[in-house]
Amino acid sequence: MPTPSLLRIATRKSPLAMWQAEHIKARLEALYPGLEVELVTFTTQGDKILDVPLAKIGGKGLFVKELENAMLDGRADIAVHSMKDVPMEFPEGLELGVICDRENPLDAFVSNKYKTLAEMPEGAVLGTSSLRRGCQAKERRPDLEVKSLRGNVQTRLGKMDAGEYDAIILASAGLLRMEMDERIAAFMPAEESLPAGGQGALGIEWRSADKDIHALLAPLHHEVTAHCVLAERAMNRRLQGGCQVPIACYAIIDGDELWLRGLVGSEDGQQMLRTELRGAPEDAEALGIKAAEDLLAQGAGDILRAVYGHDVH
Ligand SMILES: NCc1[nH]cc(CCC(=O)O)c1CC(=O)O
Repeated sequence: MPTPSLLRIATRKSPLAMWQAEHIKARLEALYPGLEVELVTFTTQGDKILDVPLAKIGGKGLFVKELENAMLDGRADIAVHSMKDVPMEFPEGLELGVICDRENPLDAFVSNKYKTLAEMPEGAVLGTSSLRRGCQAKERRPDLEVKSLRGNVQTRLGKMDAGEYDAIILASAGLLRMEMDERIAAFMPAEESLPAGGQGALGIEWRSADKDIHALLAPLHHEVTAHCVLAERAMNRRLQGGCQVPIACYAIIDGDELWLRGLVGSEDGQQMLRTELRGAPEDAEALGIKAAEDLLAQGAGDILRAVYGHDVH
């Protein structure tokens, strides 16, 4: 295989992003002993704007644009993304076709005081800026105060430790990757907090013209994860959602079937629409679109219009 001798990974500077880039660097160096892999770091808009809930900033791909520009300008060769944060559409000249084996995709309940959401006393403060996590928590516990929480994982944990929140919800994957397992009071079952599309999976983006780089990355691709994430993203795309919307979707392979669950909820948790379906993993994309159509038929368009400020076509 024609192997480039140097590969530059564009990455954000947050500890989790750095861990993910280092992880891919280590895997590539283990596969190709002659290859040198370098990290090129960036601070993105999403890292800079910390005082506004993400849903209100509105721009999709807040965490990826700088990285994509660096690849297009030739300052870097690939970018490693949490699939949850990757927009549906890629700029001309870039593609994302390698999806790696998934870490635990579930949300984590994190607290120094309580073991589960159910244990929290009336009126306790739950931290999350995710409309998806917030609406599902409020559905079960309308009495809780859900308070906005931004910043990288360490910042969020620090705010909870300082007493600003009684509990917070984070992705298990981030905590597990950074060896902060002891922070996880409980993995939240999918029935309690259906994850975001792509949560726990890493994807790699590169310049479409760089066929050598695609060949180099191909061994990191994990087909089962790719089918699941494809179904989830197809549902999100049909609903025009990213991870900053009250939309959850989660697929697993159950036996030889792909089992996709989807949810759209109103911010206050009063109106929760759910769907689930099963089918062949090869039909992942069609299953995702079907799930979205089911939710739209139940009235998801009205909920999403209130969040987006425009219709879902
Ligand atoms: N939105 C930020 C973000 N993007 C990816 C992860 C976690 C790792 C992953 O899902 O792969 C997180 C942190 C969180 O939601 O707690």
